[in-house]
Amino acid sequence: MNELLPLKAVGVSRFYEGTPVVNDASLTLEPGKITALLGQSGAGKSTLLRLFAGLEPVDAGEILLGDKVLSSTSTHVPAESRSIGLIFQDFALFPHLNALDNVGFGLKGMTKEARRRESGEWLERLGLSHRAKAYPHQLSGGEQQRVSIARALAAKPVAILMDEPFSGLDVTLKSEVRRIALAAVSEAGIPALLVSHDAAEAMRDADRIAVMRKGVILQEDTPEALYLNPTSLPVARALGPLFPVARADLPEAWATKLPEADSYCLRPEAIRLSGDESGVPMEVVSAQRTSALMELKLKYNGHDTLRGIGIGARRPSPGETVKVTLSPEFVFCLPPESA
Ligand SMILES: Nc1ncnc2c1ncn2[C@@H]1O[C@H](COP(=O)(O)OP(=O)(O)OP(=O)(O)O)[C@@H](O)[C@H]1O
Repeated sequence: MNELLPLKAVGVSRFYEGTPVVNDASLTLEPGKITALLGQSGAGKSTLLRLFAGLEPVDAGEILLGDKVLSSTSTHVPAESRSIGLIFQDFALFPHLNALDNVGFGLKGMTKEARRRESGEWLERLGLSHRAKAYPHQLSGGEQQRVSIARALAAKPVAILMDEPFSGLDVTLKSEVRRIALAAVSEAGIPALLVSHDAAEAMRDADRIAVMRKGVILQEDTPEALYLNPTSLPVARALGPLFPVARADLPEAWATKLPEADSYCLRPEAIRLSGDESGVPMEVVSAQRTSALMELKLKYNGHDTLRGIGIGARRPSPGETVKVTLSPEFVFCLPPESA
């Protein structure tokens, strides 16, 4: 068993044609934790993953496993010598090998029988014992991805890096495949990176989230801490919807509960339909049901800038007056976004 060590990026940069695609990024992937790298398309997520993997050299900074330098401007341990498992969206299984032999492919120095037994155990862990004899083209996308995760983990990697591993899967299968696959990754106790552009998935799947934008890691923390305490507007936006409101457009009773500022950003759940007669009366502009929740557009003092949510069987009608309450913990006072 390999010693469990953190995989670290320390001040790494990567330039393409003089432009930094990863810019002075530092991120520690702790053993036993799944760290999601969250950001929009082009943020530099895959490039940072490739720097961790050694698929590309760094132009500045270092990649370390524990204290061992894997990449620097003067050192480059090749990808194939890093013992890092890589999982991409496209499964990349060997088409001529069945599921069992795909998993066994990376198991060296074992008898054939031991290799089969070990591969079989990994397939079982991923809930795929019954598909051991199937070839990749006979497996569903979710099954193929579980085989590729079993294959990566069976090789006892020092870390595993996953680039949007579930994004190609059917939505109905996705949550079950994710649950099984990520449980196996967590159980392996190694550092794990999960590249994602989907905040809800990152919050559900990861122990920690690093938000990346324009090559820079803006903030890294637990999903809960990032959602409730973002330090910048892009981070707050990356984690969930927000809408801006001027202090002047808020009821005085609410404004006095908030820190002094000209304007705020609110999560929709900051304003909620009250279950009783308490709260501030506001006019409903629109109420849209989205499964369990209703998304409300509200008018106060002639301005219809407010958004809110409601839970309940009855959907209020446009023009109706409802009572709403404010939860200040979902109101942020953040510096304006820099370009
Ligand atoms: N080999 C390359 N040569 C030049 N530019 C590149 C190269 N690879 C990536 N880029 C550019 O670097 C930027 C970051 O790309 P990267 O794939 O890391 O982003 P990403 O956050 O993973 O995006 P996505 O979610 O779309 O995969 C993009 O603008 C991309 O066009």
